[in-house]
Order: sequence, then C-alpha cells, then structure tokens
Amino acid sequence: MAEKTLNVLEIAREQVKHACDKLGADPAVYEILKNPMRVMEVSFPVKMDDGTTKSFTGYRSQHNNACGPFKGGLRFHPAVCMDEVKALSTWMTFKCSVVGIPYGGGKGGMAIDPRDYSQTELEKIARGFARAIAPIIGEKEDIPAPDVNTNGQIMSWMVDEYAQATGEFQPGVFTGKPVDFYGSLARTEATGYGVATMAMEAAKKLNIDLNNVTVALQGFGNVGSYAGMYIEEAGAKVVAVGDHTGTIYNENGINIKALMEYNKVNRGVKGFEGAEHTEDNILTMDVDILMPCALENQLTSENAGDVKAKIISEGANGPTTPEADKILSKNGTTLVPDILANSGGVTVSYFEWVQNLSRYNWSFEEVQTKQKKLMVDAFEDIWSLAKEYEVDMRTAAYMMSIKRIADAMKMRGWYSDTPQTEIVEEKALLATE
Ligand SMILES: NC(=O)C1=CN([C@@H]2O[C@H](COP(=O)(O)OP(=O)(O)OC[C@H]3O[C@@H](n4cnc5c(N)ncnc54)[C@H](O)[C@@H]3O)[C@@H](O)[C@H]2O)C=CC1
Ligand SMILES: O=C(O)CCC(=O)C(=O)O
Repeated sequence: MAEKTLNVLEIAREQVKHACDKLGADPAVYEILKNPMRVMEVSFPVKMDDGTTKSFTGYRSQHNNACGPFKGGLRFHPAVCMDEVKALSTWMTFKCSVVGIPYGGGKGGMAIDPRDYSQTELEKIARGFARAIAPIIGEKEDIPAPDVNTNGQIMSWMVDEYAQATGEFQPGVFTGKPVDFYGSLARTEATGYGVATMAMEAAKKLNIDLNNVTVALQGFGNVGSYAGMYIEEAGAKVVAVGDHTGTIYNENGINIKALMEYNKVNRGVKGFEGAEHTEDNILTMDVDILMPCALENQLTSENAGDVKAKIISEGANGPTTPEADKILSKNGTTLVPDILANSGGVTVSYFEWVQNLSRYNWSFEEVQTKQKKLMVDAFEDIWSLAKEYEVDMRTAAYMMSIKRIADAMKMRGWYSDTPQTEIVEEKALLATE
C-alpha cells in the first residue's frame, strides 16, 4: 500500500474527514474545518551584515477560532511552505480542543535555516517577521510560540517588536518566552514531559513495567531531549537517539542529561562519547517505545511494517502518514497521536498566557501538576472512546475534539443542522458517482 500523498495539508484533511465520518458529523462541520479561516503571506527586507539587502518571506495561518484565539508556533526551517503551515495550524485547532484549552489553531513560519545567519541577522529577521504579522496577531487574537528552530530569545525579540509596532506592550502575545521575561516555569520542559507522560500512560494500560523497557528517540531538540529525560527518570532505558547529524546507540542506555549538555555545545548528537554511531534506522529498531520528535512523514507505508515498538508517543506534528497508521494499527501498535501526545507545549503556553494576563506567577510544580492532569484526563477519555468505537487513538482524539469544536461553531451560529433530506440526497448522489 503506497502513500496516497505526502502533502501534509491533504493528510490533515484526510484525518479530519475520517473522524467526521466516524462521528456522523453534519457535513457543514468538515466543510468549515477543511480550510483555514485566514492565511497571510508577508515579505519584508532585512539589511544583512555585509551591507546587502535581502527579502524574506513568512506565513501565518489561522485555522479556526471557534473555541478561542488562534494559537500555535512559528517554525524556521528550509522546508516551510504555505501548505505545511496550513496543515500545522489545522492540527493546532484539534490539539487545543483535545485538552480542552480555550484556543483555536494557528501556525506560522519561514523557509530559512537560522544557522545560515549571524545572531544580529537572526534578530532582524525575527523582528521583521513579527512586525509584518503584527496586524493579525494579538494577546486576544492570535498568540504565536516557538516551534522547530525558534526559541525563547526569538519570542522575546518578537514581543519587543510587536510593542514597537503597535504601541502596546502585551507580553502575552507570544508564549514560550524565557522565565526571566514573562515566561512560565515548566514551559521549556512541557512538550517533552507530556510526550513521556503519554508513553507512560500507554505502558500502564498495556501492563508494561517501565523498568524493563527500551526507548528509541528521533529528534533531540526541545521536545525529544525532555521526552528522553523524563522517560529515563521513570526507569526506562533510552538506547538510541537520532537527529539531523546521525544516530547513536548504547544497549546499556544513553545518559540523557549528559547528551543534553553535549548537544548544547555541539548542536547534534553525533560524536557523543557515551554511545556508538550506527547506520540502523532509528524508527525500526528493536525497542519497546518509540518517540518520533523531529518532523512530519517519518513513519510511512515503506517502514511502518518494520516498526517493532509496542508504543509510539508522537512528539512531532504529523510524523505518521495515514497509510502507516493503518499498518501500525493492524499490527497492534499502541500509538498516542501528536494532537494528544505533544499537547503539553500548548497547554503550558496557555498557563503562561493566563499568568501573563493576570500578572501572577505559578510554581514549577503547580504548572506541571496542572499539565499532567489535563493530559492524563484526555488520555483516559480518548482511550475509552477508542475502545467504544473500535477505532485507533488518533481517530478517537479527532472525534473528541471535532465534537467540541462543532458544538462551539453551532452555538455561535456558524452552521445549523443540515436538513436530513439533504444529507440523504447527498449520500445518494455520492453513491451514483
Ligand atoms: N517545541 C514545542 O513546544 C513543540 C514542538 N512540537 C513539534 O515537535 C517537533 C520538534 O520540535 P522541537 O523539538 O521544538 O524542535 P527543535 O528545533 O528544538 O529540534 C528539532 C530536532 O529534530 C531533529 N531533526 C531535524 N531534521 C531531522 C531529520 N531529518 N532526521 C532526524 N532528526 C531531525 C534536529 O536535529 C533536532 O534535534 C516538531 O514537529 C514540532 O512541530 C510539537 C509541539 C510543541
Ligand atoms: O506553545 C504553543 O502555543 C504552540 C506549540 C506548537 O506549535 C505545537 O504544539 O505544535
């Protein structure tokens, strides 16, 4: 079974449509959710260190705000394009709804590799992007955050630039800020902590003792490193880590904290002394738990059949294609889907935003306890729904979130029930096509 498509927007739409059908949702629901409500493409000039001027292009997609302001990260990566940003914003809508936080979905990005620029140039690019999207974002409108290759420093420049562009200092317009500048304790750790927590919940359901499990980790950035750290703390052995520089392996377990220190300096896992380099594919290694924490379309119809892990907790957005989902589900793999597994980041972004709006700070424990409760409750609901409807956890997660969004859209009057006669006619028409 080859992939129908690797276009992430088409994949996101297929996931939504599949769940709408399972739910028996009114046709209007998919009709509204298949497209973002607004997308913006901006271009702006930046004076480079050598005196030349370069034009940069950026995107922001606002998928749906039925449940609250648009929310989602900004990605700096060479593969960023409009379709990717639209797909990522679509996933954000359902992610926020899965954990029941009062946001809709947004996402943005620029097709750049930050490593190609000096710090001064990067600051100018970040500021230029923030100024360009300032007309459509705001503390109560659309709240960006870090994603691949962006971080708290970039968010801080953006808050400052937004203040200069609008004349209003709104620290809550961006989240994922450093703790010393309106950030929240436990935000840096949040996404990885959530990914590890979801793997642990799945292990509990399968009666797997964490002290006897091995883990493979793809991606060792913000998400992957903390996912590794927390699962190691819970007793598991992380035997393999892969990133853009290569894959390392140690059957006795890799010391994750030491690897984090190494990674900070060397910007990659390659060469770490506590493990050996391997050419084996990280995704199909003989481990109990796999945590893909890098990019989209990693588990495909090509390799899903070779996956040996019993549990997959998706740290990345969209790491698994629909065809791979079917293979994994048929093979009995328990997969905690991205919109649940990596929802810890946006959950703590929400807590950061609440703290910003109230100008009050919570302790690390308070934030992490609140995060864990929201995610574990959502896991339980989705686990039960998946059993009840005999669907995989991804479909169940979408069903739960679509129901909430559909209810909000209906209450707001964005659609009303399509008369049954029309649905019957539409189905009859489809059957003859
Ligand atoms: N940062 C956050 O709070 C959240 C991030 N995510 C998602 O998690 C994923 C990772 O994000 P971050 O950790 O924030 O990014 P990051 O920029 O901190 O790290 C990205 C990691 O992916 C690795 N990578 C890149 N290309 C790769 C390749 N071809 N093969 C293997 N590894 C590769 C990099 O080496 C790096 O270790 C993305 O899909 C992102 O959208 C999801 C929810 C929240
Ligand atoms: O923290 C946030 O607001 C968004 C994080 C994000 O971009 C994601 O969950 O993919």
